Amino acid sequence: MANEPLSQKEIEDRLRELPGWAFEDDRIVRTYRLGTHFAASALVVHIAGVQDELNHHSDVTLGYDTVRVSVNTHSAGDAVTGADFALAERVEALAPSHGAR
Ligand SMILES: C[C@H](O)[C@H](O)[C@H]1CNC2=NC(N)=NC(=O)C2=N1
Repeated sequence: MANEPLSQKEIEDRLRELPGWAFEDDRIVRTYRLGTHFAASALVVHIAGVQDELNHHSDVTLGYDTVRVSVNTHSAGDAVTGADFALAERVEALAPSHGAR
Protein backbone atom coordinates (compact mmCIF):
# COMPACT_ATOMS: atom_id res chain seq x y z
CA MET A 1 0.00 0.00 0.00
CA ALA A 2 1.21 3.51 -0.77
CA ASN A 3 1.13 4.59 2.87
CA GLU A 4 3.05 1.70 4.41
CA PRO A 5 6.58 2.49 5.58
CA LEU A 6 9.16 1.27 3.06
CA SER A 7 12.16 -0.75 4.17
CA GLN A 8 15.61 0.79 3.93
CA LYS A 9 16.34 -1.47 0.94
CA GLU A 10 13.14 -0.44 -0.82
CA ILE A 11 14.04 3.22 -0.24
CA GLU A 12 17.54 2.71 -1.63
CA ASP A 13 16.23 0.80 -4.66
CA ARG A 14 13.67 3.47 -5.45
CA LEU A 15 16.15 6.31 -4.94
CA ARG A 16 18.31 4.77 -7.66
CA GLU A 17 15.50 5.64 -10.09
CA LEU A 18 15.49 9.25 -8.88
CA PRO A 19 18.90 10.83 -9.44
CA GLY A 20 19.42 13.89 -7.27
CA TRP A 21 17.19 12.62 -4.47
CA ALA A 22 18.65 11.36 -1.20
CA PHE A 23 17.51 9.87 2.10
CA GLU A 24 18.20 12.22 5.03
CA ASP A 25 16.73 12.23 8.53
CA ASP A 26 13.89 9.82 7.67
CA ARG A 27 12.89 11.86 4.60
CA ILE A 28 13.59 11.88 0.91
CA VAL A 29 15.00 15.21 -0.21
CA ARG A 30 16.21 17.05 -3.27
CA THR A 31 17.43 20.61 -3.80
CA TYR A 32 16.81 22.17 -7.23
CA ARG A 33 18.72 25.16 -8.56
CA LEU A 34 16.98 27.65 -10.83
CA GLY A 35 17.96 30.61 -12.97
CA THR A 36 16.19 33.31 -10.99
CA HIS A 37 14.31 33.83 -7.75
CA PHE A 38 11.10 34.28 -9.74
CA ALA A 39 11.62 30.92 -11.48
CA ALA A 40 12.22 29.28 -8.11
CA SER A 41 9.03 30.85 -6.77
CA ALA A 42 7.04 29.62 -9.76
CA LEU A 43 8.32 26.08 -9.19
CA VAL A 44 7.11 26.27 -5.58
CA VAL A 45 3.61 27.26 -6.74
CA HIS A 46 3.57 24.45 -9.29
CA ILE A 47 4.63 21.93 -6.63
CA ALA A 48 1.91 23.24 -4.30
CA GLY A 49 -0.73 22.51 -6.94
CA VAL A 50 0.48 18.93 -7.40
CA GLN A 51 0.58 18.41 -3.64
CA ASP A 52 -3.04 19.47 -3.25
CA GLU A 53 -3.99 17.23 -6.18
CA LEU A 54 -2.24 14.25 -4.53
CA ASN A 55 -3.25 15.29 -1.00
CA HIS A 56 0.35 14.70 -0.01
CA HIS A 57 2.55 17.59 1.03
CA SER A 58 6.28 18.08 1.34
CA ASP A 59 8.19 20.75 3.18
CA VAL A 60 9.24 23.13 0.40
CA THR A 61 11.95 25.66 1.16
CA LEU A 62 12.39 28.61 -1.19
CA GLY A 63 15.84 30.15 -1.38
CA TYR A 64 17.22 32.87 -3.66
CA ASP A 65 17.63 30.50 -6.60
CA THR A 66 16.94 27.15 -4.95
CA VAL A 67 13.95 25.04 -3.99
CA ARG A 68 14.41 22.25 -1.47
CA VAL A 69 11.77 19.52 -1.32
CA SER A 70 11.72 17.24 1.72
CA VAL A 71 8.99 14.70 2.35
CA ASN A 72 7.89 11.79 4.46
CA THR A 73 4.45 10.54 5.46
CA HIS A 74 3.08 11.91 8.73
CA SER A 75 0.27 9.34 8.90
CA ALA A 76 2.87 6.53 8.69
CA GLY A 77 4.72 7.85 11.73
CA ASP A 78 6.93 10.15 9.64
CA ALA A 79 8.33 7.24 7.65
CA VAL A 80 9.07 7.21 3.93
CA THR A 81 6.29 5.55 1.91
CA GLY A 82 5.27 5.04 -1.69
CA ALA A 83 3.26 8.26 -1.48
CA ASP A 84 6.51 10.19 -0.98
CA PHE A 85 8.02 8.62 -4.08
CA ALA A 86 4.84 9.30 -6.06
CA LEU A 87 5.15 12.98 -5.15
CA ALA A 88 8.89 13.02 -5.89
CA GLU A 89 8.24 11.53 -9.35
CA ARG A 90 5.66 14.20 -10.10
CA VAL A 91 8.04 16.95 -8.97
CA GLU A 92 10.80 15.46 -11.12
CA ALA A 93 8.48 15.49 -14.13
CA LEU A 94 7.56 19.16 -13.78
CA ALA A 95 10.85 20.67 -12.58
CA PRO A 96 12.60 20.77 -16.00
CA SER A 97 9.83 22.97 -17.43
CA HIS A 98 10.98 25.62 -14.91
CA GLY A 99 14.62 25.24 -15.90
CA ALA A 100 15.38 23.52 -12.60
CA ARG A 101 18.48 21.38 -12.36
C1 LIG B 1 -6.17 14.42 6.06
C2 LIG B 1 -5.14 14.30 4.98
O1 LIG B 1 -5.30 13.11 4.26
C3 LIG B 1 -3.77 14.31 5.52
O2 LIG B 1 -3.57 15.32 6.44
C4 LIG B 1 -2.68 14.25 4.48
C5 LIG B 1 -2.27 15.56 3.86
N1 LIG B 1 -0.91 15.58 3.40
C6 LIG B 1 -0.01 14.76 3.91
N2 LIG B 1 1.27 14.89 3.57
C7 LIG B 1 2.22 14.11 4.11
N3 LIG B 1 3.48 14.31 3.75
N4 LIG B 1 1.91 13.14 4.98
C8 LIG B 1 0.64 12.91 5.36
O3 LIG B 1 0.41 12.00 6.16
C9 LIG B 1 -0.38 13.73 4.81
N5 LIG B 1 -1.61 13.55 5.12
